[in-house]
Amino acid sequence: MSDTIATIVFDLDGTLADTAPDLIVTLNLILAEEGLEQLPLSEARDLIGAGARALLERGIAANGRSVAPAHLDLLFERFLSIYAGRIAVETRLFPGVAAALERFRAAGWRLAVCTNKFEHHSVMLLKALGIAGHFHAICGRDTFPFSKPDPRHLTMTVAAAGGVPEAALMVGDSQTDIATARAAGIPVIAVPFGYTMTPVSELGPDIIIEHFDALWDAAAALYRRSSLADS
Ligand SMILES: O=C(O)COP(=O)(O)O
Ligand SMILES: [Mg+2]
Repeated sequence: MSDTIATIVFDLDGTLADTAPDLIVTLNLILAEEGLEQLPLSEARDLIGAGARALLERGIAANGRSVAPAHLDLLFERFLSIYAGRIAVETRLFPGVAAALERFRAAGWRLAVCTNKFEHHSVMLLKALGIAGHFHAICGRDTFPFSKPDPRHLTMTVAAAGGVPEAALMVGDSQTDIATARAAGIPVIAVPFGYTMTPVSELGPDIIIEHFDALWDAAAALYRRSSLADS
């Protein structure tokens, strides 16, 4: 394993970038059009993590309402087109992300994104944030026939980046990411500043980092641990 190329896979929303402001403005525009109450950002941010359709459903449920599947389809199309037009208006990288990605790249790691956003939105956003070029693979919910928490979304992302699961790590912010990594047998580092209804400290990741400056040491420690277990 020591001569295998190491791969590090990142979740996007709530992990690499604080996307909540643009996602929740979009959600609130739709809720307003439907005559529903808008949700404050602080309350709505933790509804993110299972894709835009789930976000819409959860936003409507927070109003004590449900929506017929056919109407949800329409609202979802509308959500996607509004969001595409404001994908990086207020969205910012979390502190230290760009420097951390550069460090892993320079050290020869393969980098990938595994997100429940659509692939074209993910590429559009990562380009707007100036970091798309770092990744060997950017895999969204529609890249494969499977999406998180199905572990194949993660293992196929690792393969698309040219890596192998035995020499891979995942970095994420939610229960979905941690469950996906566990099911794939891939060690997982969690960030506590993303979007999750349950604090990541209660979800059993291998390591929690408070800032991206701590990612290098956390990844090196986990990678060494799994290499030793393998050898
Ligand atoms: O858009 C979402 O709801 C989830 O996206 P993520 O998988 O990058 O957190
Ligand atoms: Mg996330």
